[in-house]
Amino acid sequence: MKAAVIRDSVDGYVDIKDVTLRPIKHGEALVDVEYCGLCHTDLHVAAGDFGKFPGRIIGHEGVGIVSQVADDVENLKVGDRVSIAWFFKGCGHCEYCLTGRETLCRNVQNSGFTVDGAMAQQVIVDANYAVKAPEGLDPVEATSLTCAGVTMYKALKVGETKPGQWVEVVGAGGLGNLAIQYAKHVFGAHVVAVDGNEDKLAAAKENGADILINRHTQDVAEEIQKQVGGVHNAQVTAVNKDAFTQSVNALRPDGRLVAVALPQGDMELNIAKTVLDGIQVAGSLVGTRQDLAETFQFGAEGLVHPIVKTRRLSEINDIIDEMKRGEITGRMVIDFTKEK
Ligand SMILES: NC(=O)c1ccc[n+]([C@@H]2O[C@H](COP(=O)([O-])OP(=O)(O)OC[C@H]3O[C@@H](n4cnc5c(N)ncnc54)[C@H](O)[C@@H]3O)[C@@H](O)[C@H]2O)c1
Ligand SMILES: [Zn+2]
Ligand SMILES: [Zn+2]
Repeated sequence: MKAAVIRDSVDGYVDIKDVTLRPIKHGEALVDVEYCGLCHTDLHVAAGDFGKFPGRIIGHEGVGIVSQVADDVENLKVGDRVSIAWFFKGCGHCEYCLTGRETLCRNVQNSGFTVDGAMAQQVIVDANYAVKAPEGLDPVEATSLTCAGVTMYKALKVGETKPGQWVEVVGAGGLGNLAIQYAKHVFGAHVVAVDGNEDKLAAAKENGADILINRHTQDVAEEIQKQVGGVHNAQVTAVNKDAFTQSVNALRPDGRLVAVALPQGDMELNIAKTVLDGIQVAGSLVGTRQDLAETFQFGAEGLVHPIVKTRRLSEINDIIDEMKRGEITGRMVIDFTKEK
């Protein structure tokens, strides 16, 4: 089968290679991938930002059809449509796995990072951890919900978003466009969208953002304080460490900064503002299987529609460059139904 694997030089790009998967073991299933989106995390992984894994198949926004199940698997059958998410599996018995925080498991496995992912014609999944895509959910749209969607749905929960509140979405890319839609259409919040690209801001408006701010022409925090008196929470999806520091200043008292993007380096935090305004800062990492099932259901009900465009596997390094240059509005999704 054809797969996108991290280069031996771990230089931020992938090679398209012919790969043979091992046979499935107990508890596993084989999935014929239909579509897989390219997330900015794949770029971090291919560049070795979190450790070097040459030869690993990338991809964690995968959707496909189960083609084989091990004898002991009862919850999946051939023909089921499932997703392949960043959270591949946890240990199942630690404090985090047992208390609804399974993505923090210290023995977690991650698709397209510590185990082979879904940017390939086929992928092996652990049947207990593969989340089914509901009827009525478009499989191309389901790819984006599998990482970008669930990450932002969960991050909005971490931000304790309530109806009528103001949410700042910093970075209106793959994650940001879904953050706006979940904030507005699921949580009932008002949204300020911030980006430096006018096309992305136009898409943000279509997705439901109430206020648009171009970071290149406006002082973001000052504008937000002036227009709405600060936001209740800021969802930082911009791959830029300065965006974290600046977002603290856009919060109102008792506001929450939710750190989602993964730029290298440290953020600065104004200590006096943090103390005097009772600011909280929290990191948020993807979502649990239950979070993903909820994320999918809102998609199936038509409340959210990710911006997706299908491309060929042979274009993947071009897409990586386009994403690095910040040119992609929404998500580029590799169509594996065309690779057969
Ligand atoms: N925490 C998690 O669980 C999780 C999950 C998925 C992705 N991520 C991370 O989130 C980040 C974003 O991923 P993505 O796929 O949405 O990337 P993306 O490239 O699609 O979007 C990033 C957006 O940020 C904008 N931007 C850049 N600098 C900015 C700034 N200073 N202010 C405002 N906007 C700015 C860009 O124009 C772009 O629209 C990546 O670092 C990725 O690894 C984290
Ligand atoms: Zn991702
Ligand atoms: Zn665990």
